[in-house]
Amino acid sequence: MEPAEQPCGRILLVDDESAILRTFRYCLEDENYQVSTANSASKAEALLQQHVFDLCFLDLRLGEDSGLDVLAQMRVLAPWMAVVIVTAHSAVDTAVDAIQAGASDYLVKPCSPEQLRMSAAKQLKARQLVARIEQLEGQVGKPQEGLDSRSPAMMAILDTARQVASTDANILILGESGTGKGELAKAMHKWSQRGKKSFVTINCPSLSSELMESELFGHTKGAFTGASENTLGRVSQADGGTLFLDEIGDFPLTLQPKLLRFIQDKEFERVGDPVTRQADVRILAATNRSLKDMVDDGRFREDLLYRLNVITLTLLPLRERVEDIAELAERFLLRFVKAYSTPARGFTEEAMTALLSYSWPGNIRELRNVIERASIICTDDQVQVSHLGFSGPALNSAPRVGDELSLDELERAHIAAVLANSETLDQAAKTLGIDASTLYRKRKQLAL
Ligand SMILES: Nc1ncnc2c1ncn2[C@@H]1O[C@H](COP(=O)(O)OP(=O)(O)OP(=O)(O)O)[C@@H](O)[C@H]1O
Repeated sequence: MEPAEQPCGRILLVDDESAILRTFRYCLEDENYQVSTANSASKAEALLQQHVFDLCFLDLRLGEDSGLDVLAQMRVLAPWMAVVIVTAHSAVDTAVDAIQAGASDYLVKPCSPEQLRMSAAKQLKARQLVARIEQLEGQVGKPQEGLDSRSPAMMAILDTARQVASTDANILILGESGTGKGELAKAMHKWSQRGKKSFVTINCPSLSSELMESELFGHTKGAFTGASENTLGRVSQADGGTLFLDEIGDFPLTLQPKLLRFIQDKEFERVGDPVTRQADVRILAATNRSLKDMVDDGRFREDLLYRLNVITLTLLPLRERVEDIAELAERFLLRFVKAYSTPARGFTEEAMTALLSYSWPGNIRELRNVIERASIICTDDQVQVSHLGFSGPALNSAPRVGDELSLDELERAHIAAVLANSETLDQAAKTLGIDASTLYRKRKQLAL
């Protein structure tokens, strides 16, 4: 049996005439929208406190209450929600005032079911476009290639990932930096039944405990200095979809009980607001650290770890899936020569051997960076070894502490690996514990 089609928008109807509420509701539910109704301003307010809506149809004449006041209240309680005013022909002037006060559009009563459906579709489409733009902005520089592999071990991991994607189990994705944990999380969201809903990422290391709480759960205007308006929070944005907690090892210890409660009970409060809310969110988390060790050191809660890793998927480092290097390199080359309009079309045999024999401490991210650079500097149709930016012993195997190496060689290899793993020079300098100008000088000195 085909699964029932998921509703693609949550709509609030506010009108004091119950016959209108009923007709509008039937009409919109036929289109698979999730509809709630309120016949007074106070009921609408209560619903807005409890749920997240994408769109509201608001009658401006609401018994005692002024529709414009209700609209103003809605802008405060749910600034993300589109509001379409429903008005009598004689009151179109007030509808125009309402648009100036933040409503998105108006419908003149009596309106046909078709007009209502078209209006809902138009508003929700606009919201989807905004969400899509935000999603794409978050993905700038990220590839969209599918996930596949020729390595049997990696194929088995991807098979399990596909299988468990359709369950609602929380998944912990482990793997060295740059192995594609974020890419796998996105793919698992797409493979799941939530695939058409939002995929929301929260990057744990970038936020303090206070900011993380408001980023996750939202806050009300005035909840803290600088909170200039109500915000929805990532958990509500991900309602019905997936929340990806990247670098969960850096999730603030003090906030872990609140995350645990949300995972267990699906309940949370916005900062500055005692109302308990609910959101239906599937959690994926990733880390390159050992959470088990962190639990032993008291830096991560054991109960949270158990909740997060209902299923654990561990991605292989690139050096353990050498079968994939050639195809990934070719895909990256194709993408970057297109983007930079440069002539390279393939690799010389020597260059391909070099790619295959390198140990890739920065994994797929490093490979991507190396090929991007090569695609820019190669003025021929074949990428040569010299374009790869490798030199000397780094080609063979990654040096390890304790190997027969000079300090200079070890330093060079370490800096090269950190650079390959970092998005920016500043980030690399921070990891290395030196300032960016020193790193810049060392790169030149070491010909990196
Ligand atoms: N299968 C793949 N095909 C193409 N590009 C990929 C693939 N896997 C990863 N990448 C690219 O490699 C880079 C690193 O991937 P991603 O951020 O998912 O890794 P990660 O393991 O989450 O890294 P970190 O632990 O540092 O956050 C990104 O640019 C990503 O787009």
